[in-house]
Amino acid sequence: MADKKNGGAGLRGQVAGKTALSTVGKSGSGLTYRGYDIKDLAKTCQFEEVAYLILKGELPNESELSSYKAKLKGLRGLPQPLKDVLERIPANAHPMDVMRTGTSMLGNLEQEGDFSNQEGAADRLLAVLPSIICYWYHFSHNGKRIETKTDDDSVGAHFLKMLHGAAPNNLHAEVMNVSLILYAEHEFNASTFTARVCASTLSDLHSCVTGAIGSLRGPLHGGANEAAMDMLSQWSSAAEAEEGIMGMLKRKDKIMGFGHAVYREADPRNEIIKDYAEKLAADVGDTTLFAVSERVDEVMKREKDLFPNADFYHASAYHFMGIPTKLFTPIFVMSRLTGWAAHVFEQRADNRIIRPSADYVGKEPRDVPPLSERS
Ligand SMILES: CC(=O)SCCNC(=O)CCNC(=O)[C@H](O)C(C)(C)COP(=O)(O)OP(=O)(O)OC[C@H]1O[C@@H](n2cnc3c(N)ncnc32)[C@H](O)[C@@H]1OP(=O)(O)O
Ligand SMILES: O=C([O-])CC(=O)C(=O)O
Repeated sequence: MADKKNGGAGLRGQVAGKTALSTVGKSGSGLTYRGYDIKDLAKTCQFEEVAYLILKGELPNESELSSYKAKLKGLRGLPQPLKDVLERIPANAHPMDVMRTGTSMLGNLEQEGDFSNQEGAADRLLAVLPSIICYWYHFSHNGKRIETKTDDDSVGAHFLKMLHGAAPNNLHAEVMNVSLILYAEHEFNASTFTARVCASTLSDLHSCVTGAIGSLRGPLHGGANEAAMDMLSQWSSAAEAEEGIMGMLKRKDKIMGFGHAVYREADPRNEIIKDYAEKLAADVGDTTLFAVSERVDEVMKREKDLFPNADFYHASAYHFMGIPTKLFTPIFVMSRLTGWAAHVFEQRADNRIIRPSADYVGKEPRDVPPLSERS
């Protein structure tokens, strides 16, 4: 009989298709994008190079990279009808719902049409998603209509500049760059699988991405970075955090930002973002949040032998850069768009509609009783 980890529930351990995009946990705890180790990509590349690699198949050379960056810069503007829609979404809406609605509205205004337009449609989404969230955020929270056609060099710096109204310092730009690389692609995770199922019906890219955003929103997936921050911010010391976690474990609560469906020993993205969270803590003079996070990490190892996933230290890293907690998961969207779109392209290139079967556990066949005879 299959064990729980690889049993039927959640399709765990079952192969549901092929991909040339990434490997997850192939060598214990590794992650590669098109054969390149995530650690090397995070150390040496700009996010735009990695986006190009994922979407177009190979790393760009210098001139390809500079044209790609120029292209993305030119695609940051929002059409007026999309601004009108964003202006009608209230401040208390969840920013992931704003991303979902923004993507869907863009699909009405700039239809993908023939699949030969797919790369252009993906580049447009990659360029415009940060604009969508920042335009809505400033309008709904401060009544301000911001300019989204900025000239910043990178997607990460563009986002931080629109959010804070000033260019980020070098450390913040570097952290955003690495964070976007770490979140870009991850094989058949729930949101990507959503996108592929949608693509398998030969639907359009905006529908695939809209559905994927909905799947990423949940706290068991991308929403965990936000949920981890909410949890961590209750505690004002490491000792308090330890007591809190012990209580949660006793109540059998899930601890957000820990565990993984595929990795068994560690999430390779964690050590990279943890180092940056520590640097940022020193930079802002934090004496609480990083220590609280580390204690939670220690207690989870000791009590459950569970490790932090990519989301856990992203919470403190983003917080130290002054990013509001509710914008954490939308940043994940800005990056994962690359993986989703590339999986849609892959699905389309070798498609069969995804339609699994179910074990029926309902009633045996029976007659329909007349309405008057039903109790
Ligand atoms: C970028 C990402 O999307 S990474 C994932 C982000 N999500 C989270 O951080 C949410 C918290 N984590 C979880 O809910 C889970 O670990 C998931 C959803 C990521 C993976 O779920 P599964 O594959 O079902 O987990 P897995 O089979 O490894 O669980 C083994 C045991 O550890 C427990 N466990 C797993 N994660 C946690 C956790 N975070 N807190 C407490 N217990 C946990 C499970 O309940 C299970 O216990 P049981 O055998 O007594 O039922
Ligand atoms: O692979 C998964 O199940 C979740 C994950 O880490 C990701 O999507 O980045």
